[in-house]
Amino acid sequence: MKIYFCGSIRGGRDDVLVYRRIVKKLRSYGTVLTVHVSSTELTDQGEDASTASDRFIHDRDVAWLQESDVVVAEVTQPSLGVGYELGRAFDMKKKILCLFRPSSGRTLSAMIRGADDGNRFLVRDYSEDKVENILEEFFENQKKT
Ligand SMILES: O=c1[nH]c(=O)n([C@H]2C[C@H](O)[C@@H](COP(=O)(O)O)O2)cc1CO
Repeated sequence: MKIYFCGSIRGGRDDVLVYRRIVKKLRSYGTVLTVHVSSTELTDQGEDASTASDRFIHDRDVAWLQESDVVVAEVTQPSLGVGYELGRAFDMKKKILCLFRPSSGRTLSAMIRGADDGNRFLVRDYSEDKVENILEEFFENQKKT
């Protein structure tokens, strides 16, 4: 299974340790195409502009989205890129799981929470200590569909 993980980069890297935890678990289900999103070396400047132009990043990521079977997004830290990826993935009819931590004190965008259709696009509130359980439940259900 190919998994596309979305997390904030230029939107801010405050949650990178949560991304690491999620990606570690995701790797037990398949190939994570976007492991770099969870790298503690990656700053809010994004990937090195000298090796990867914005167009390169965009086109590569859209191709990876196309290739993916499942999209998992940590959406607590607002990110334009993650919002864009989710919109594109929705149009591509991908299976999508969005993960939000209410303990952040933020309120998730209506354009994400309101997109939950109980089927292809799911939004789950979680606390960090339960994130593996939420992922287990999601991937168990994938086997049934
Ligand atoms: O350097 C990058 N590499 C990259 O893969 N992305 C993709 C993957 C992330 O899920 C998403 C983050 O978007 P943003 O940078 O707007 O927070 O965009 C985004 C950037 C920088 O915008």
